[in-house]
Amino acid sequence: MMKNPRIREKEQAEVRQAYDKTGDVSESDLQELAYLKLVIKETLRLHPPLPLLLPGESMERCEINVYKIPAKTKLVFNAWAIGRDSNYWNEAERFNPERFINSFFSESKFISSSVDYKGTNFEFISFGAGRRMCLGISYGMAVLETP
Ligand code: HEM
Repeated sequence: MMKNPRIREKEQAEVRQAYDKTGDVSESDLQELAYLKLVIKETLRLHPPLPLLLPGESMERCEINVYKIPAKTKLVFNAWAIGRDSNYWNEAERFNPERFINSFFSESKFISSSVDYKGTNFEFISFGAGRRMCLGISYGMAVLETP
């Protein structure tokens, strides 16, 4: 955010607009912070707190593209590199929260993009994917969203 004054100021304005009315920070006003959700998503894409997730082990022999992976192989998933893969992300290295704006909604409405971190978009796996993905995703997001 320090490197992106435009984004910082936009976010500050949103937070002030939501909370200046009462002066209190309350959970119920969180839904008004639509831009904050985009900023958090973009931060998780470029800077996943667990960049290599947790190591896994293949249960049985499998093939992924040209790779033949024997059973019981230790596997490391590079979520950091996947989140910056230019095959899946336009201007992958640029911090650009607006990339997640769903084109069906205007920016002032509640925003939700079809690309999310919930484990079904494999280009965005900051919380992992599959049956061992993060259990604390809802709690973690609530903590991040609370200013
Ligand atoms: C922004 C916050 C968080 C991030 C980015 C995050 C990320 C992750 C990642 C990447 C994994 C490994 C998933 C995989 O290897 O596929 C994981 C696992 C896990 N996380 Fe989180 N986590 C966060 C917050 C939390 C919180 C707040 C809790 C608990 C309250 C939590 C509990 C767990 C547990 C129990 C697992 C292991 C799940 C399993 O192995 O079955 N996480 N998390």
